[in-house]
Amino acid sequence: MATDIQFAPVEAAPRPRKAARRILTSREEFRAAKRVPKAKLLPFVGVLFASKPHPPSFFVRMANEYGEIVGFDIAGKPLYLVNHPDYIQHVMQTNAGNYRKSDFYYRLKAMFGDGMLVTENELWRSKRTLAQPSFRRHRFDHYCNVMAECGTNLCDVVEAETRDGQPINIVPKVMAAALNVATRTLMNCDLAEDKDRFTEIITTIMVQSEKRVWSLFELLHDLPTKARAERLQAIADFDALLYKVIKDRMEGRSTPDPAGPDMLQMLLESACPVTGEPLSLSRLRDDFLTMVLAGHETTAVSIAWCLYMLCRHPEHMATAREEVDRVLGGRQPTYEDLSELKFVKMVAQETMRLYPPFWTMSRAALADDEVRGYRIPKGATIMLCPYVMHRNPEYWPEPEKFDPYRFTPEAGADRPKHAYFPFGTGPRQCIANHFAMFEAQIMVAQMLQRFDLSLLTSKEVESEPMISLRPKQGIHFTARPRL
Ligand code: HEM
Repeated sequence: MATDIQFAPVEAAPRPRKAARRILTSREEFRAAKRVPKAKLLPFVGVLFASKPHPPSFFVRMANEYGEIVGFDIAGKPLYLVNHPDYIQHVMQTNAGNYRKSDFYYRLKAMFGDGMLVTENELWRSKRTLAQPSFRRHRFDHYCNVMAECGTNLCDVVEAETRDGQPINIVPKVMAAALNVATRTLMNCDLAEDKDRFTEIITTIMVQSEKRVWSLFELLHDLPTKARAERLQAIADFDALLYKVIKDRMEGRSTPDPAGPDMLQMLLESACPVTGEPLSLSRLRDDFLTMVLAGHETTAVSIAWCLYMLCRHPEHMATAREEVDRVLGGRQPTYEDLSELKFVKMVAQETMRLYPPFWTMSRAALADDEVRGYRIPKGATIMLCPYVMHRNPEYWPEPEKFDPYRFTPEAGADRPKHAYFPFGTGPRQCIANHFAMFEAQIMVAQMLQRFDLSLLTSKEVESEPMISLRPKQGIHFTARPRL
């Protein structure tokens, strides 16, 4: 039974009302703690220049050089990169009340508005409380069927476009499939007609969000440039599409999901726990924009990286395929099959270790704190970086080696839980961690069921740290239908 599924390294979604309280450090404790060692770089902007062209790799080098914590000066403010599971647990879970999302997230508000990802306190709690029922067990039979239907469409597209031996870049195809899963499960609507425009809009928003997040002078992005005009147009177009979906439902031109109320219906029937008023149109817009953006791109890149890693490792491809054939016997996967697709899940976990879609997260300290004997002053930004932690050789021997067997229960038994956190942890952990893992298992299984895949080139695909960790040049392969 799929209910037996244990996502060993990732904890169950937290109950919002158990959000962490702030644990205060005394003045004496703070003074007695050590200062964080500083990286030897130019002050103010040094880290921005030194981290080019690939910030994730730069931060791995820094962690290897300096150890469990290292400080940078970013525009005159302290930024600490941490590389020990205790910090992850402390900042994101045990003492999460002393940390808010860092200013990097607030920069996303220009695009995301007040979505769940970037809000705090009561507003965040009310959003999480209202959204949580959409990710409970009883919805998953239906969600998995939708995922499998979208996966079948994905395979049909791949088959049609590779018919004459033509290669295909799988990334935009999986993006479209994952977008369809998100809009169908959350809002019971199929954006097939607007798909291409939607994908274009999302790319513009993501590219510009990334530039804004990492920019030294954020306000430069609000100068009247061509990029700003494109961004505003993309947001306006996205809003128009979303408002249409919401209004159609409000005015009875579309129907709720017959398999049970979808998130749109649940939110339309809810009152805000803080004000007691029905949710406003702009609040619904922020919530759905966040869900769709946070939800589809991350999952899509994971699926694309999984297929890439399997193509590069024929021995693991053979094991995964044997499992898929044995468990599914040629039929579409369902929720009940997921607990049997164990190796496919281990492949997805190992892929998210090496290519965590949210390659970094960050928090700002609200008050002075002390962790593992180091001072964390009020206002400091802590960088919690799965890309770095997932390559810490203390927990992941031969870190660059792709080895799904790291995720057998025995292999993971002695590993600290917070050495692996692709979905974050604590009260702000991804609300859809199980949803995303199921989608990856289902679509990867379907692609293996239908095709023999071969990469077009043996050259390694580089990762590109956008908001999610995308494959820079795409992932191109040929797909021969299996007999
Ligand atoms: C492989 C796929 C995914 C990965 C790796 C991922 C990762 C994450 C991470 C790391 C966070 C926490 C960010 C932080 O603490 O700063 C997060 C939050 C969130 N994710 Fe996901 N996510 C994925 C898929 C999804 C999907 C499919 C949805 C929606 C359908 C979704 C919706 C959200 C939302 C709404 C939040 C904010 C939660 C909160 O602040 O309470 N994610 N995700």
